[in-house]
Amino acid sequence: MDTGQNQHILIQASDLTIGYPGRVICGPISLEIGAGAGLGVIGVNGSGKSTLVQTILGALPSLGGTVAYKGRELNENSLEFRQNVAVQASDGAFFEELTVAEHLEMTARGHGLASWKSKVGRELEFFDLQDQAQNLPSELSSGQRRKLLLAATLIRPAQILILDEPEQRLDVKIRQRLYDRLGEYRRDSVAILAVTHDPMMLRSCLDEAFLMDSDQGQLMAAAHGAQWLER
Ligand SMILES: Nc1ncnc2c1ncn2[C@@H]1O[C@H](COP(=O)(O)OP(=O)(O)OP(=O)(O)O)[C@@H](O)[C@H]1O
Repeated sequence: MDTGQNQHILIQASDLTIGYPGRVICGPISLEIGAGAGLGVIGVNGSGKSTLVQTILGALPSLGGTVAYKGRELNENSLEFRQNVAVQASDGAFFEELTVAEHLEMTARGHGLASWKSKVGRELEFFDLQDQAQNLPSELSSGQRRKLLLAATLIRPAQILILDEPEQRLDVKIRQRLYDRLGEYRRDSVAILAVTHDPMMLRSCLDEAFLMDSDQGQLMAAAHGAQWLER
């Protein structure tokens, strides 16, 4: 899908070198994410997809280059960044004593959503978690835990969604429902940056893929990225 790429730039990575102390993974990488853009990050295991996203988010220090958010050096602790950039939490990022519904309530209220009760209900319904609403994370299946992480990411307002293999452990039906919803987000000018191994995601709701197969990576149409994943 294509919602137009001449958009207002939200995130701009310039000549970014990513890696860990004493170990360069790749770079220099340059890419932009505009309002309503849908960019998938693809590549083989260990190619640096998560490292790239974590570096863009400021969770890992870059080994070179810069990342700007709305034209200024990205500060992951700034209020504007935290209010507008929704990052899917990593597996295990749960409060073991809070129920499914309480996790969603906490996120919704933390972001000041006025009608948080109905929004919690909507996420429970969307992710088919109504019967687990009063369960603790330890009582969920791995797919249900993944749904809770995604529900907690989507319940809050955002200009950019950052997702790391959202397809993991989801059945095909919920994956397609999720991708349809992400397509709607993009039509509302919300940008999506997603690490994925799922060609269906690229075809359903993204328009470009960044392939991590060389130092600088390669930007390509989502359909080509999907073909690369299916090769
Ligand atoms: N904390 C770390 N310190 C040093 N090297 C690391 C660290 N974390 C990851 N790496 C290395 O960085 C490289 C890229 O890892 P990364 O997790 O970004 O890959 P990925 O493309 O997301 O992989 P996957 O598809 O398996 O999730 C790998 O070779 C990995 O071994």
